[in-house]
Amino acid sequence: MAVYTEVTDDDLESFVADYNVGEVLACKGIAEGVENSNFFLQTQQDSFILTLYEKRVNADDLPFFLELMEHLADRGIRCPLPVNGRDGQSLRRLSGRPAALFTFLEGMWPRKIHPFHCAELGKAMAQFHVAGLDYGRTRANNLTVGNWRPLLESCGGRGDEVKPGLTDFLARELDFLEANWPKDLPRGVIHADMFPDNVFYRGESLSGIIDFYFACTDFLVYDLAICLNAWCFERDGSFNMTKAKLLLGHYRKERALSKAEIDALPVLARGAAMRFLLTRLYDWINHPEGAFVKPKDPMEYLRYLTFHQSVTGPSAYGIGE
Ligand SMILES: Nc1ncnc2c1ncn2[C@@H]1O[C@H](COP(=O)(O)OP(=O)(O)OP(=O)(O)O)[C@@H](O)[C@H]1O
Ligand SMILES: N[C@@H](CCO)C(=O)O
Repeated sequence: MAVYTEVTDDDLESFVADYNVGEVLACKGIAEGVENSNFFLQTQQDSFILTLYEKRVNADDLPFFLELMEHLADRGIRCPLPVNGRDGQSLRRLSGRPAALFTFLEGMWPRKIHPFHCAELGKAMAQFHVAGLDYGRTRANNLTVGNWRPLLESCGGRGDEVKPGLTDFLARELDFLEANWPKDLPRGVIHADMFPDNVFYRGESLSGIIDFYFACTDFLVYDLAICLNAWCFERDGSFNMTKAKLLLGHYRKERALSKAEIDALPVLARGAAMRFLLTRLYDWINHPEGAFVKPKDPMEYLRYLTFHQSVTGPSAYGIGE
């Protein structure tokens, strides 16, 4: 469960006293998520999410993430808003960690993906990209092509414990990705982790996007490549072209894709599969014995990567004919 840091009643009380939110009525740890500690907080005034930032989030990046949420919300994107304390600040410390309070977003993330989810996602992602174009801050993507080889090396060849030959296979794939990664595509703020568990729906309508802690400045179309991986494969490993078509088609209604962006999709999809395979592999290998959080399966992304390697052009994703 994703509560790495315990919060004592006294600490919580003095933290909440810095806000105009009334008295705490309930505070419960949230089991979902793997990166940060999250609590559902009910006060006299409203429901909130309390987040304590853990290992992978660099505290220097927090202003980028928090101001991004404010920027997007100002432009009509439904996402949590950081709540300011009485001092006008949203970022403070709790139980030795950087911490912030957020508005509660209603909705549920989809456990089973239907085509309408992908259509809504495409539209919302394009709106997100357009809304982010005039965001004043930038943040380099620290999980892109140049970071993958060091990440693989930090696994010290232990990928072969997960699957014999995996380390060599990934090293060869990195040769391809490093040689073929695009250099000049439209850039902007991307979410970079828009997985189903970060997108909420009410009925068939998307009700909001959460978890901006991998957001960064990169190729906009790379965000779509991440979603081709995270939303368009079925449990049996087959690629669902209908879902991909809806995702990309509804995106294009809000933001046009250039030919160069469309042509780059196959290599970007391979890269996106590599990115999640490697972070999952690292977490799998470094998973502490008896930890509450169950590591995610790196092999799922090996199957996706193998599919993308077999792709000869963007038409495999239902686009570019
Ligand atoms: N603003 C919000 N409104 C409602 N629920 C929220 C909100 N923020 C987080 N949650 C809940 O907390 C859970 C974990 O949040 P989040 O995905 O941000 O955590 P994380 O540890 O950063 O996870 P991840 O593993 O996806 O990176 C979500 O699945 C959701 O149930
Ligand atoms: N969405 C990521 C985990 C959180 O970054 C994954 O499924 O590997």
